[in-house]
Amino acid sequence: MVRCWYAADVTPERDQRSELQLDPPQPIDIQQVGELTGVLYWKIDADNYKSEGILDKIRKERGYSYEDVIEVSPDTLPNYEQKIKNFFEEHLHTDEEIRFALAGSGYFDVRDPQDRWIRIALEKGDLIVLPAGIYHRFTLDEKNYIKAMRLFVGEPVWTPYNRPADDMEARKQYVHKFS
Ligand SMILES: CSCCC(=O)C(=O)O
Ligand SMILES: [Fe+2]
Repeated sequence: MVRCWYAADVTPERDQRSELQLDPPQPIDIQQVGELTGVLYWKIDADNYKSEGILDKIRKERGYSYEDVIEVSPDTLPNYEQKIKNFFEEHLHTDEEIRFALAGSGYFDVRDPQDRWIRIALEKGDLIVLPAGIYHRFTLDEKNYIKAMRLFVGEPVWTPYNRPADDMEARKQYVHKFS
């Protein structure tokens, strides 16, 4: 199962790529994360997802018509350093952010209703959907590599709106559902 926990703050001694566990650690299951934040989660066979059928079913049910693959590593991602910085600035989108890990791993951090960070350790075979309007951020972990499928409804819009973006319609609608 995908591991999730409440995350400590980044400090000069504790890099964003470390686990950022609290002391004592405060784990939470993905199901509870979903209830608190609206994040959706599926486990998929990343080596056989075409024949397995789960991804196709999700795609049809949720209208995901677009897909591409992003490989986050210094050699494969143009403008790597800047993108790594941008991914980790707290932000929201006006649409869902859908990521399916094909290889490697990384951390998605999402805010809970009390504005605490929950860290979701995405690994090969994990598919998550972050709802429109949720404040979140992404970082690689210490292994420094992820390859992920990005899905979207229609033409993709990746624009991040950095916090504060509380007056945005997507944010207001999100807060109305989860607070
Ligand atoms: C796991 S995919 C890399 C991160 C990303 O695409 C994003 O944060 O938008
Ligand atoms: Fe994002």
